[in-house]
Amino acid sequence: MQRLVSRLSPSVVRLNRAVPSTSILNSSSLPPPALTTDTKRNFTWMPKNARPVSSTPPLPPPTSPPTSSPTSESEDVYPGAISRCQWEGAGPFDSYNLPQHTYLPSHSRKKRVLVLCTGGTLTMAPDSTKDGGLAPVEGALTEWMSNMRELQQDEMPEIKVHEYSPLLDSSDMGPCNWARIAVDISKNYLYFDGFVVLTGTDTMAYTASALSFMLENLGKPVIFTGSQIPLCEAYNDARRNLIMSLIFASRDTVNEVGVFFHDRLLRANRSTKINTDRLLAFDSPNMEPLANIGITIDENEHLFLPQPKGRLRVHSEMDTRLMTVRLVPGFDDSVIKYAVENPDTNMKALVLQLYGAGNMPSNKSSFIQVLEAAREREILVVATTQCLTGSVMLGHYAVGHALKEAGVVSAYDMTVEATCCKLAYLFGREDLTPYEVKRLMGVSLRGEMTMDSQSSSPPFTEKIAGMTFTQNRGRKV
Ligand SMILES: NC(=O)C[C@H](N)C(=O)O
Repeated sequence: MQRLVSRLSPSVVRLNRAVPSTSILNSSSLPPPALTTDTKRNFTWMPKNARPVSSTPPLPPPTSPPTSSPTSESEDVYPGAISRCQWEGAGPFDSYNLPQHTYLPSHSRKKRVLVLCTGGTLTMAPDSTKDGGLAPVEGALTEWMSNMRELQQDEMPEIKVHEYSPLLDSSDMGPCNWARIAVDISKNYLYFDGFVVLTGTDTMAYTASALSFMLENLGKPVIFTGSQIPLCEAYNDARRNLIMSLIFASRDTVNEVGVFFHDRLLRANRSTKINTDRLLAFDSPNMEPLANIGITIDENEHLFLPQPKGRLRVHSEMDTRLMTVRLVPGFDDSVIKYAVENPDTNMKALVLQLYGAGNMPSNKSSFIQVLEAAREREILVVATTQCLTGSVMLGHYAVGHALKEAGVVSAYDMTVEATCCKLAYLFGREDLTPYEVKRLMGVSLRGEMTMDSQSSSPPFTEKIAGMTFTQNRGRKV
């Protein structure tokens, strides 16, 4: 464990007001969605260790392939997405507005962090037209941040803020917004040392998990945060969540997508929202936090993902034709049968939230028949658990054995959020066959599952007085 003591001392921070210039497009006035070959391409960028470090001016952003990202609203379609993205992209923030010293060697320059703001409580204030309910206030974040003296400390990074328009409650976000964020990070990848994504807490674990899969070979920190109380309130959790996220987004050692909340940095695809009203709103039930914050910052460096060897690749497509079902004892499951057997649903995957270690009632042969029908239709059935902590162990109990027989795949100790986003990402990749998707569900791609949790029966050593002694060989993540 490494102790990092962060001193905060005064200086000046450049804040560029970046409220999007274009107005909100009304999706009903747009032409119907059409798949363009452009949106099917992935983008590659140099990894961090290959970025320019001399005073040589940075190369202008290449015109291809990154510009194969959607350039106008009419092209802004992501297959499998629930709705069309109304957002304008963020940049790229190219050389014309970069200060001269930006590409000096890293020891002689301030870190640069791009803040991508999607909305959420952090940006909200009571809206009198909605009975005082909280709603995002466009442009306010940029204003509030420019008045925060804490951000002007010497050791804080230079910050550029981009607010998407419209700002959203995170319940209104989905795969098209995730794709926009991923593409914007890739477009600005060379110009910033790290990224902070501000988003609402309700679906943050999904967005952050999705981004962890979309950004392959990520070599810089992408830190998600938000708050339970708006930044505009006198007492709030927004201020410190924002400050700490900016600090972690400036760390050279973080090469992954994280969620910073309250006093912990969590791996994004391990995080889940656990509380509606407490400030400790997120947890990472199956993995230690990447860092804990008290009066010092304690980093669990052994858990950090290593610097990637390849170039950043952005996979912005998500195939969302999947369904999650949480079992409830004795409930009618004919609706699942209908969804699986009806060819119109075109379902790709069925995520089951089972009891305990991956169990279902043994007296429900009709349900097993549904799973067999799913297999015939090449629908991948994935087993997760309703428990917050621990791993699925298919076949550990006799009642779960039938699932294994029916070709159900274990999600091991992945969160439901990570399981769904991983499936959508893998099915969104055109280079993978259904067999490869199935195989990769059992492989840790971005540290989303604990490798030791993959043995379907625990590593028993011996039993004494009815107690099982388990050999703990350390957990790989
Ligand atoms: N705390 C929050 O941010 C909740 C809000 N409803 C959102 O997810 O946008």
